[in-house]
Amino acid sequence: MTEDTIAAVATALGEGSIAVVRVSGAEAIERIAPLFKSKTDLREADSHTVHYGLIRDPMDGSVLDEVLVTVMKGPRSFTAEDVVEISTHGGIVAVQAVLELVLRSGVRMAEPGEFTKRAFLNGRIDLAQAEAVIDLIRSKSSRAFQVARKQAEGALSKRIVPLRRQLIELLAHVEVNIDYPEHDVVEMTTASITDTCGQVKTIVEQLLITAAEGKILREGIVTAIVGRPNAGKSSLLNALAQENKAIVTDIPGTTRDIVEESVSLSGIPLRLLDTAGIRETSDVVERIGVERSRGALLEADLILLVLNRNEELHEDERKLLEDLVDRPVIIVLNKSDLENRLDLEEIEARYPKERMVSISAREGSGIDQLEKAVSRLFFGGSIESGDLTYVSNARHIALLHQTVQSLNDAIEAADAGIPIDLIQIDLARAWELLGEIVGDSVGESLLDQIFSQFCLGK
Ligand SMILES: Nc1nc2c(c(=O)[nH]1)N(C=O)[C@@H](CNc1ccc(C(=O)N[C@@H](CCC(=O)O)C(=O)O)cc1)CN2
Ligand SMILES: Nc1nc2c(ncn2[C@@H]2O[C@H](COP(=O)(O)OP(=O)(O)OP(=O)(O)O)[C@@H](O)[C@H]2O)c(=O)[nH]1
Ligand SMILES: [Mg+2]
Repeated sequence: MTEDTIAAVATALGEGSIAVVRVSGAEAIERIAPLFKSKTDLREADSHTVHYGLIRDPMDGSVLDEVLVTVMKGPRSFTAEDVVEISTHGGIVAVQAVLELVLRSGVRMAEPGEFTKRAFLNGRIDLAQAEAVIDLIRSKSSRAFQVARKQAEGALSKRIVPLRRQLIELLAHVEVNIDYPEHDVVEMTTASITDTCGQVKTIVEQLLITAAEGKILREGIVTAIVGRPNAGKSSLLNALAQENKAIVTDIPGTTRDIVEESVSLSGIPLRLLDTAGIRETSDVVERIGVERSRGALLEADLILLVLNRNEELHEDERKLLEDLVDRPVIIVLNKSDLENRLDLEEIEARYPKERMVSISAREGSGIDQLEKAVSRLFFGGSIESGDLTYVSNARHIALLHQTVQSLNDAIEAADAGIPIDLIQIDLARAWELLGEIVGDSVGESLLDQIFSQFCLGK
């Protein structure tokens, strides 16, 4: 147990109806009790009870606020330590005054993420669960929230722990064989190395398959809207965002800088980038805009290539269709409310029909078809179904890739007849790498780095 007692404002700073000062640590109750004037003495309160009263400065007797105080006793609390929460009036004045008084009573200001870090250090949750708490707060769609909730409950850890157990059992076996080498037993051990490593690898690889979707759910699909000037890119952004975010005019070259907007398309979060229309231009500003469009194209997970159905295919568009053929592109045939002058044959020769969608950005028609095309491309069309265990954290993904590498090294070494005491190193490494996901064998500096990403008071 960490010995000192910490405090921070747990709610968002700003105008609100209630704000909360959270205090955690062995001295939480005894430090707050003298500040709280109430019918019950906090020192005698039962765990998980709420008490009405006043926060009063014991130095001069002045009343800071009328509050509700909650007591939760460790180890059955969020941090697994004694926790006292003071609910003050909203806004920043009352809560800051109460926090200052608490800090003057021998309680230390918490660092960002320190409450969750204590929950981890005190063994209530593991590191993957603690990291999921950040994801919960940051999630941008209900689906991302559900995935983070599942991980906060320990879904990923449940997959990792049995794999580590398998590896440690194998390691124990290898250890015995190193100490008591008998030829046929060593041979059997080599066979079980390939066997177990193969099994563990299969599961790790299955987890890695979920990584692409997991990343999307967490961060959103980076979606570049590209096309010729006046094709209707900004109109499409506005239609998807359901607000007039980007400027739309009939002047080609209206959009110059990239306009960004996050939207949720049937549960899939998209980070839309509206870009300058791509064309040859002598205008200096527009040219920089076109460069940025090309940059956005490179980093995009999804490209919406907007074509004007009302015009024949332009040379610049033909070039784009050619360049983008191996990328995740959806061809958006816009202005379907106008006369159709675009010959689709040339496009259909390169792109399958399910990658083409007719819309009218101005009238808002065809957007549902576009949604379907996106979910087909990214989730095989079934984002709502399936299990919610995704590996979405970059740190976890990197560790799983390294684990596969170590397992491959072990398998190759075993196949090549390399002595088992050397293979043991790869096995131990795989075991350690998986351990880093759940927070076994992680250093102080990594923990600091992870928890410093949290908000203050979490
Ligand atoms: N006021 C308040 N609301 C909050 C939080 C909080 O810390 N304070 N939370 C902060 O994120 C979330 C809830 N998370 C929590 C997680 C565990 C425990 C807890 O006391 N766990 C005990 C079980 C207690 C029991 O079973 O009665 C335990 O695990 O031992 C409390 C809150 C969301 N809402
Ligand atoms: N009839 C019709 N007009 C549209 C449609 N979508 C866009 N427009 C019109 O086309 C013109 C250009 O639209 P924008 O959305 O500004 O086009 P853009 O691709 O962003 O153009 P740049 O920013 O110049 O590259 C505007 O006058 C829009 O009102 C549509 O579906 N139907
Ligand atoms: Mg535009």
